[in-house]
Amino acid sequence: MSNLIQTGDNADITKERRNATFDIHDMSLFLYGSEEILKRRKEMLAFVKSKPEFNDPIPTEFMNREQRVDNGARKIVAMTDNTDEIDAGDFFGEGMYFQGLIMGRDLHPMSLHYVMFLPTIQGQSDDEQLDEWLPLTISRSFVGTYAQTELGHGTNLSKLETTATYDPKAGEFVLHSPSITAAKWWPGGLGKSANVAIVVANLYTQGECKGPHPFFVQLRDYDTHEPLKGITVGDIGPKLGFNTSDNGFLLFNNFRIPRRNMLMRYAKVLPDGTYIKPQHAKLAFGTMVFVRSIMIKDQSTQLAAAACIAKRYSAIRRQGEIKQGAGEVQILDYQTQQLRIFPVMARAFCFMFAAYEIRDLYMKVTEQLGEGNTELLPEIHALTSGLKSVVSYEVALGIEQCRMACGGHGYSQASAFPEIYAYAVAGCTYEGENIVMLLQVARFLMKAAEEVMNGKAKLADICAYLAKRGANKSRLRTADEYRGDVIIEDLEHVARNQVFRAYDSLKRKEKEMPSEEAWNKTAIELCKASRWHVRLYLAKNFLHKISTAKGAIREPLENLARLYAFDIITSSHGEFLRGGFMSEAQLDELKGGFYTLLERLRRNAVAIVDSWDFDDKELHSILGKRDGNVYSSLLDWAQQSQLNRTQVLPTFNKYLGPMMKEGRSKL
Ligand SMILES: CCCCCCCC/C=C\CCCCCCCCC/C=C/C(=O)SCCNC(=O)CCNC(=O)[C@H](O)C(C)(C)COP(=O)(O)OP(=O)(O)OC[C@H]1O[C@@H](n2cnc3c(N)ncnc32)[C@H](O)[C@@H]1OP(=O)(O)O
Ligand SMILES: Cc1cc2nc3c(=O)[nH]c(=O)nc-3n(C[C@H](O)[C@H](O)[C@H](O)COP(=O)(O)OP(=O)(O)OC[C@H]3O[C@@H](n4cnc5c(N)ncnc54)[C@H](O)[C@@H]3O)c2cc1C
Repeated sequence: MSNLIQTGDNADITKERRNATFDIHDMSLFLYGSEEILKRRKEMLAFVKSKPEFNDPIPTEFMNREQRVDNGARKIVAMTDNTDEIDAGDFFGEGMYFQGLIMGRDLHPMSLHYVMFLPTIQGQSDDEQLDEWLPLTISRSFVGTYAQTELGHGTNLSKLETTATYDPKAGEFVLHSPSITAAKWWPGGLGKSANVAIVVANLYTQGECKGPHPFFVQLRDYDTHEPLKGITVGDIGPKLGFNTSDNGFLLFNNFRIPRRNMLMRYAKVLPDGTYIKPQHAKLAFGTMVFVRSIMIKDQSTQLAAAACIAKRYSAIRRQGEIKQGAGEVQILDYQTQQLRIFPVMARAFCFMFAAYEIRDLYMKVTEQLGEGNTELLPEIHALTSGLKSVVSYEVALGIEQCRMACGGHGYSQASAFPEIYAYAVAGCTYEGENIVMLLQVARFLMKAAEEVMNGKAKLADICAYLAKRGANKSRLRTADEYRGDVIIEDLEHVARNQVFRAYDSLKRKEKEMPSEEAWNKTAIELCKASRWHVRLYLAKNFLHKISTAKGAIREPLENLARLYAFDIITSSHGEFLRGGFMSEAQLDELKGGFYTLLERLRRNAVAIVDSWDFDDKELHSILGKRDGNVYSSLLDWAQQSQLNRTQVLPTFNKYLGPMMKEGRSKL
């Protein structure tokens, strides 16, 4: 704990750190997994701080878009000049941390090169293609992106309009955008930075459409960077966030590429046009599964950052009195403030622990795919789709809650909340719109429910609860005893009920109308089932993980995990009251337990967020500064505003001055 306390720190934040009941190093160790990882974080941070080229000339929030794009391009080249400093193969760990330290929370001109282009080359090319393209990708001989979404279609991939028609005479594919709505729209870095792309287009060969497939396409001349003939490309304009990235549009006019530019690890087109289908129809969607899986860690980090800022600020902010005349209190002492922030922190821990599980599952699936085994593909697709949806949504709400909890200063860009929110909320949309992805989970759940109904019940582990009988009354007696398995049983009960309610409703409707229509008319219940399924997974994983903690960190971790569960139950209590599963008295007991957990977590509030090991450089927030000296820093920060460069702005002479003069002259 003491390592975070320094002379000159705000007295209130120092008191918080002195009062903590555990050593933050132990908590960081539990959170990140090993001493080696913590050591590497320190080394990477020291390296980044030692390099002036990673600094921003002025805070990025004071830059206009051109300056940001320029600054982003400069820094990403500097960053990738130094990848020897990290284990670049450890994308999930070192890669993400290193990038966050240097690039901050805006995407940059090469984001898609690393996040999707490289993984697609690695995952979808055959050996010969890999030998050709991988070294060029890693050596940054070109800048790539992933161009799938179109103006008219993003979600429904089968209706993508871009065509790749095989011409066996020339041994080439002809890429074409038959309409305006066929324009690729959104791909990061496509507008101005990328000169190559993985283009996802509907493949036509021997007169038949074979569905969306990935192609390697050169877009610009390697020397002049001018678009090639047959290519129209540009930037799509400013967005809510991601403004360092030139997300772009792209149209093809009968643009030809060699046959071997189709990525052929799974599906293939032979020289005569014969199509060889992949072992599993959705193998070509593998990169999306990869990104959905790494998003969970990224999103939980953003949520933890928001909670860290809100808690540190709430520790130094004094406003109002609890006891009259006793002096203004730290706003962190208000129960309502704790309600706003503590559950957010609990969620960040929960999501991070899930992120580790997903990383491990993803690695297992990749290994299996290497051996030609696609057995786990439906499971990982459902799990990553569900987690991506629930986590990104909860993260966006949580960040906004933290912002509001910081009053007026939360609205300033000095807080970093606008930046964190704009960055994180995009995750609700990209890599599959959240509702659509919840419906994918529902497909998986409905199949599982069907198996249970048919008595086959050879279910994936994550669905095993669907086949359990379960009690029809909660075992909850006192809030203090409400832990581990008892909580899980109750969440299982609600999730199972919702899955079967949706299933029954679907089956009833299927008797009255075509199944697609029945599906649409049950979609709200289906999404609800998916959410409960994911919440259950998250809670189970969280409770299991904290049960392995030892020593002084165990108690605050248990408090966090139970707060997470109590929060879910109390905020959707109707589901638990249904059919008398819980009584009103039980719910009141839980509510009381929830308030007690807030009180218990109060003492360690700051230490818990300190354990996330955010450096000020990474947090990039005046409100969240480690030393708690917020007010003087806010004044310093504001002085960097462009508007403060001169005492009198041109607006005075042009508009306001003459107006006031005229006003005075009329008196
Ligand atoms: C050295 C340097 C280091 C650098 C380090 C960098 C560090 C990086 C740091 C941080 C990274 C954090 C992340 C931030 C990145 C931000 C980047 C954002 C970029 C965004 C990119 C994009 O958005 S790309 C475009 C994404 N688009 C989508 O996701 C489209 C969504 N649509 C779909 O996925 C599908 O079309 C949909 C699933 C909706 C439906 O598919 P469809 O073909 O129509 O199939 P359907 O009939 O519904 O189902 C048939 C059957 O198939 C199953 N299925 C569907 N998809 C999959 C799949 N992927 N895998 C397995 N199975 C699948 C489906 O469930 C059905 O199954 P059954 O029910 O029939 O059994
Ligand atoms: C910041 C950002 C970066 C991006 N980067 C890239 C990139 O690099 N490359 C790339 O190719 N794409 C990229 N995208 C595009 C992104 O993948 C799509 O926007 C996303 O997949 C959603 O698709 P859509 O825009 O077509 O939404 P739509 O599908 O049109 O969604 C609109 C609404 O319709 C609903 N809806 C649609 N279909 C159904 C259904 N079947 N059932 C029920 N409801 C439905 C949705 O739930 C939503 O409410 C990016 C997007 C953003 C915001």
